[in-house]
Amino acid sequence: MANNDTVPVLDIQNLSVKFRMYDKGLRQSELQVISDISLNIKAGEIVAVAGSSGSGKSLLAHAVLGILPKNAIVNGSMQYCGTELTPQAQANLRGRDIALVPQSVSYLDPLKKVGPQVQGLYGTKAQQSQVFKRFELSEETAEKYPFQLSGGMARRILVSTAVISDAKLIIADEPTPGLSPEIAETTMKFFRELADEGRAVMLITHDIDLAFMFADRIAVFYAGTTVEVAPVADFIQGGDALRHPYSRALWNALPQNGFKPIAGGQPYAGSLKCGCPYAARCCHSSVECTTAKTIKMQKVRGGEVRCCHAT
Ligand SMILES: Nc1ncnc2c1ncn2[C@@H]1O[C@H](COP(=O)(O)OP(=O)(O)OP(=O)(O)O)[C@@H](O)[C@H]1O
Ligand code: NI
Repeated sequence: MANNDTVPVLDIQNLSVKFRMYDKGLRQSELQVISDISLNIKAGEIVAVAGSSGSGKSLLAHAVLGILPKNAIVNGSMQYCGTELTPQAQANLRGRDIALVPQSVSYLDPLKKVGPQVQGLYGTKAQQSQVFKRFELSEETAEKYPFQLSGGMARRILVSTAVISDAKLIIADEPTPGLSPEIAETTMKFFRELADEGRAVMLITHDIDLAFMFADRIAVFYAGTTVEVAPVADFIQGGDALRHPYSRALWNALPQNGFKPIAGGQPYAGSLKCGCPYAARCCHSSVECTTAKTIKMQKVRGGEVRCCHAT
C-alpha cells in the first residue's frame, strides 16, 4: 500500500453507523446515528470535531478504533495511511498506531497503578516522568490507583498515555474538561507538538476557543453528520467566511460574539426526516431543504459544506 506524505493518516469516506435495536419481543429496527461522513486528517494536522452533545462525535472515534458495541452496523470506508481499517487491522493498530484519549476517565484500569498504565507497552519510565512534570503531576502519582485520583488528575493520566505512545494517529475525545485553563493549554500544546512532529490529531471538543487556538481545520457535526469542514481561520473570522447557517449560529453563540443562543434543539437520531437536519432551525430553509432525499457535502471556497444554499 502507498504510504507517503500525500496519503492522509486517516481517510474516512461515506461512513455510516446504525444500531440494530430490538423493540418489544423480537421486532428489530435500525437506528442510524452517523450518516455520510467523509473526513481526512493529514500528517501534521489537528482537525477539531465540534458539535453539540449527541451529534455523533464519540461514535465516530469509536468507529475508527473499532470499539463500537456489537449491535453496530458500519458502512463506508476508513483507511489508516492507505490501509483499510478492517476489524483485524483495527485490532492490530489500536493502542500502538492509533491512540485514543477516551471521553470518560472510567477507561482507566481500576486494578493497575497509573504509572505502568501510562507507560503502556512501549513507553519508558523516563518518558513518563517527563510528561508528568509538564502536567504538574508528582512522581508519587505513578504509584496511585485510579480511584485515588481527582477527575482532573485522571484526565491528565489519560492524555499522558496517548502522548507517550508512538501512535501516528491520536484521537482525543474531550481531553480538557475538569482541567484548569493552564493545564488545558499544556494539553493542547502537547497535541500541537505531536502534530508538528508529523502525526495526525483528531480533537473532539466542546471548547471552540481551544480549537481556535490549536486546530488547523474544524469539522462541525450536527445530528450525526458533518455540516461544514473548513480551515480554522474561517471560524475565527465568522460571518460570511463560514458556509453553513449552523456554523454561523455557533459562532454567534460564543461569549465573545454576543452569546446569541440558537432557538430549538438538535433532532434525535430516531426522529430524523429526509432533507437537511438543520432545516427546522434555519432561517434560510426552503422547500428544497426539507424535500431533498440527501444533501451532499460540496466544496465551497476552500472548505466543504452540506447546504442547498451555500455559496
Ligand atoms: N449503543 C448505542 N445504541 C443506541 N444509540 C446510541 C448508542 N451509543 C450512542 N448512541 C446515540 O448516538 C448519538 C451520538 O452519540 P455520541 O456519543 O457519539 O455523541 P457525542 O457527539 O459524542 O456527544 P457528547 O458531546 O455528549 O459526548 C446519541 O444520540 C446517542 O444517544
Ligand atoms: Ni462524546
